[in-house]
Amino acid sequence: MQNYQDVYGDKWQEINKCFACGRNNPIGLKLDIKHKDDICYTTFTPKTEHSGWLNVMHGGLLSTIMDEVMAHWLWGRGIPAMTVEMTTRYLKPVPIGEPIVVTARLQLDRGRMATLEADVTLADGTQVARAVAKYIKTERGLQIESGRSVTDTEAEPEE
Ligand SMILES: CCCCCCCC(=O)SCCNC(=O)CCNC(=O)[C@H](O)C(C)(C)COP(=O)(O)OP(=O)(O)OC[C@H]1O[C@@H](n2cnc3c(N)ncnc32)[C@H](O)[C@@H]1OP(=O)(O)O
Repeated sequence: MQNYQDVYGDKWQEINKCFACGRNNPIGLKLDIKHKDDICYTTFTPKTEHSGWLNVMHGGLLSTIMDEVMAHWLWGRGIPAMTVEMTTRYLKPVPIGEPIVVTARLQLDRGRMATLEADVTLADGTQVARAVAKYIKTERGLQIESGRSVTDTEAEPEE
């Protein structure tokens, strides 16, 4: 199974400035996302700087992590894709300082569109959030050559 690291090699961590998973983003979350069987998952412990309400993790950050883990499900299987739609349900507040597990799995793979689902649980198994998101597969993915992200909607320059 080829993934983005296979494609980009040693340059991957150098160019990966992703807020969620980039090792080289000084203000990023530096998520370590793992693949196991048909799921993809990560763990994260929110600190005070990740707050929304007092002592509660910011919901937008929770969505960011779910989006990232779902996207990695595809990228890790050699399918470059971008998020086009996401619906999140916040079921219970996530307390600051409590570790969470974020898990993603494939719901539907049809043509250019893949639908994934994610859920977030506390250490005791309580589900605190879930999301469903749609991803469009990009033909070229992200280009390393230009040092910036481009999608396959941008036309190739004329010869
Ligand atoms: C290494 C891991 C990286 C992780 C990254 C984390 C995830 C991210 O943050 S990605 C960044 C956020 N997302 C973006 O920036 C995406 C912005 N959007 C885009 O660039 C474009 O919409 C793009 C490239 C995805 C698709 O554009 P384009 O190729 O023109 O497709 P488009 O014609 O709009 O849509 C293709 C088809 O999908 C359909 N479609 C598009 N969106 C939806 C939707 N939300 N629901 C249903 N259908 C949709 C369209 O109707 C169209 O259908 P048809 O072909 O039948 O007409």
